Amino acid sequence: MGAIDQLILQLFDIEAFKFGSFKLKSGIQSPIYIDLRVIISYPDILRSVANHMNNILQNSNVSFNEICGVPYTALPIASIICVDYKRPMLLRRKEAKNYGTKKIIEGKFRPNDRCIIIEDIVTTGSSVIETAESLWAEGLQVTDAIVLIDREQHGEKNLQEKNIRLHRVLKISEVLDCLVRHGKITEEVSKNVSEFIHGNQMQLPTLKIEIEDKNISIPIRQRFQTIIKEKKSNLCLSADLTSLDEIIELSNLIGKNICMLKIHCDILTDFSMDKIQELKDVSRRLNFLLLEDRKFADIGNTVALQYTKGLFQIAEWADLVTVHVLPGEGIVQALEQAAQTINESRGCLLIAQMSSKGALTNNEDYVNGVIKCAEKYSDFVIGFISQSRLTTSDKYLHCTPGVHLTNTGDQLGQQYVTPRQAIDGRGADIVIVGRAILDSINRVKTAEAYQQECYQVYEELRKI
Ligand SMILES: O=c1ccn([C@@H]2O[C@H](COP(=O)(O)O)[C@@H](O)[C@H]2O)c(=O)[nH]1
Repeated sequence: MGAIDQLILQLFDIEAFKFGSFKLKSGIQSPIYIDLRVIISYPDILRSVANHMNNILQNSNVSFNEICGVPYTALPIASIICVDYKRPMLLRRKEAKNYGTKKIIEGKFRPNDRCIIIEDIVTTGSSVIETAESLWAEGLQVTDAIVLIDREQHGEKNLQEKNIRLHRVLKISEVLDCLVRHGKITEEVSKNVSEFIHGNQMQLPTLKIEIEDKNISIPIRQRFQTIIKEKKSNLCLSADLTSLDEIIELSNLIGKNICMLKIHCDILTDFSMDKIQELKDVSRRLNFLLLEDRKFADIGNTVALQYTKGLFQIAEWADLVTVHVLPGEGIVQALEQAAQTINESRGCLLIAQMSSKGALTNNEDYVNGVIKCAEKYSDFVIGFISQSRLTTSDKYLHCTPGVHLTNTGDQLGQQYVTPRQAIDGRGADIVIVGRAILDSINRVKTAEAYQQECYQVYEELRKI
């Protein structure tokens, strides 16, 4: 008998599979109930389950730093795998603690570590997705989940939509097939369960990332600096396209090369919160920040509404926004306060100098006012949009638009410098590039070339 059949029969013998009529959590009546909690009472079976998952892991060639088990049944399995692989374990609490560290992810890790998820059974995949979202929010990379049983009720597709690959030891159809072959259940019972499974495919509504506790998020400044170093990229793509679908597609291709993606949401013809959530998911998976180049410029009260309400609900998805200090510091105060209602770390870039010809921002008094404002709100202001180095402090990232390797400007006042001139001559940390990449014949190759050029110059000068 094959090892898989043996495992299925062992699980049947310890009554992990029950056939009859069972009311599920959803209220639906099901002809099968799978209760894998029983395996903790059978050490040999627990060991065998972990071995099968180890095999799947080995064959999948997934590399990982940590393993996160989904409470409760998968925790003992994950513990065994951690010991076998000598890798640390993480654990996602069901509830964030409301005392002490208020952590939701327990265990030690570094931002950008790769983590796999271990789960006992997948129906819709929602537990795996919730776990992944908490891990993503901590800056971890999660792309794969290993499960013992897939109930084949759309879980694999739901996970795929979140860019998580499902690796399973057993499919429910294989379990039924084996139990029939070994005379444990009748053909009729198997058919009945199969029909139930096919008739109960459960597509998940697009889930919003919800993080229970603001304190768990890594501060945005730290996340940004980590991304730049780890990805060896100080390139921000300015995706000035009018289709969000196209931006999502492009960011899937170019996301690996950039530290930040900048958009203008008010030029999009197909904006929706579902789509922007999709873009946010790509940014989490490929590890870049999202900058909404909104260039806020009104009184504090209005700006707070523009930031959090309306069609775009910018604060929900943009890690960073751009802000003019023209109306006075109240604008930054208002945005910072509004950001505190969001369960993720947020920040802003103050527009100190512009790249366009004749910009009225570019005078000394104005720029000094901007720097003063940054100092006052330095928890929220993480840098500047600038054309020169404004302060010697490493606290602020200088982000420079108006960069092109071959053009010197456009017909409407935009002025370009090369990446080297931006970084060396003007002290840029982050280079913002738009049409030089967007209008090129091969956007991916061009983005790679800009990434290399920008980071090489940056490394040379700043000795990262
Ligand atoms: O001073 C500024 C501030 C912002 N921008 C924005 O950057 C991009 C540049 O696009 P290119 O295609 O590289 O010219 C664009 O979104 C501007 O709104 C800037 O150019 N200058």
